Amino acid sequence: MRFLTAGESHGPQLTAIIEGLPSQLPLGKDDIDPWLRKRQGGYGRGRRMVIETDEAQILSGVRAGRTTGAPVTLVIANKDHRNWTEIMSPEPGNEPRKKALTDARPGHADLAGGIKYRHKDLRDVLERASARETAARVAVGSIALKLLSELGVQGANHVVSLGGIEAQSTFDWNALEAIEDSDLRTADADAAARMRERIDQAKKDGDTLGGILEVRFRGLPVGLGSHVHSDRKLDGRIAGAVMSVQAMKGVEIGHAFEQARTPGSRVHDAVYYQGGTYARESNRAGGLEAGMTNGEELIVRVAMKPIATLMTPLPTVNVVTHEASDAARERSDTTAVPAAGIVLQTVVGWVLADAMLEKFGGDTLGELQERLKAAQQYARDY
Ligand SMILES: Cc1cc2nc3c(=O)[nH]c(=O)nc-3n(C[C@H](O)[C@H](O)[C@H](O)COP(=O)(O)O)c2cc1C
Ligand SMILES: C=C(O[C@@H]1CC(C(=O)O)=C[C@@H](OP(=O)(O)O)[C@H]1O)C(=O)O
Repeated sequence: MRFLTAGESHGPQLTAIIEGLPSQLPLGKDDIDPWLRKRQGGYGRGRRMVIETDEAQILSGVRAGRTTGAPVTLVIANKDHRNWTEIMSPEPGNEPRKKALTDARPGHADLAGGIKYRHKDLRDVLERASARETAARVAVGSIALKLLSELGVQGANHVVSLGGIEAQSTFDWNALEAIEDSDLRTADADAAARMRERIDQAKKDGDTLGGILEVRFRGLPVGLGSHVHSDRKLDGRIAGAVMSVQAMKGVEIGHAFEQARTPGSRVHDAVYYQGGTYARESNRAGGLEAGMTNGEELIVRVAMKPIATLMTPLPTVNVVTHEASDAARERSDTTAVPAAGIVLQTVVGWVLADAMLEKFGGDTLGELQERLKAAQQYARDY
């Protein structure tokens, strides 16, 4: 499967085209829109999220509630565009532009992108760098999650820490409802209260916060990905997808950074033969060995940096005058860590759905399901 997204943060819409989905997958707006809504949420988001009510329009590849096998086109409107029509117009004659941004924000795409693409109005960079684009990726990934659910795979995400405040680190699938209900995506209500205070304080100070997120998937078969070549290794593909999300700066499978300080005898998961099949008492590998799923739960942990746009700005340089200035203050989130969990779950879901199709093939959902079932039986009997 492959996909492309297009669209600027304040342009008329975001567009995504997905190619390679099997036919006969039950699919409708109801499978996509709840993910878009969840991505908009979370404590610490800015005013833009009050303006938008993201929903997907399905413009191709689906008829009567099922995929046909043809490319699927998705469109998400930017409601805020109505306030930006002149500034975002593709027509010439709009210079000097209103809302030109020339005080490059440290930590954002502004300076490197301005030099690379030779723009002095850094808006020409930030419009596409903006995490508004993640709405399109979430819409795409939500279809991957739908496919995975038809294959018996379930995903989850939660906030492990935010602004240095740790939530209870042991994840429990039974706590999913509490996580979904929480505006901080944690079942730890006490930590959530302290996180809220920390966010309120950061907002008052004109500061921003990052955090650590965890994504999990259970029900995966053995053998997605491969050990045989670098670009087929699933750990690398997951890390690539996750690191391509705006503001993600670190990734680990399981608790890799902690394990790097621990002897192997206390890290690797001993194998047993129990009840006619293979079993492990621990899953410290986080579900991946040698670039392949090993049948255990997949655990991916990701570090998100604090938001780059500060209301108490850092020193920078004006790219037109070259004079010292304060970094531009754009309307912005104080933190987007809870929202990012949704983005991360959907982008990892995409990689997993793609790997499923690669291993089991099939033009239709039914063929995919049959082949998966046969492989699972083989793994049990092996
Ligand atoms: C859901 C989400 C919301 C974000 N909101 C903002 C924001 O309001 N302001 C901002 O400066 N950065 C925000 N970011 C991060 C920037 O888009 C990102 O830092 C920037 O594009 C530079 O890319 P890099 O951090 O990956 O290097 C957000 C990221 C995510 C995932
Ligand atoms: C629009 C979204 O996030 C935006 C991501 C973002 C950035 O710099 O990444 C900056 C802000 O944009 P604006 O200035 O329009 O408020 C966020 O609101 C979104 O998540 O849908």
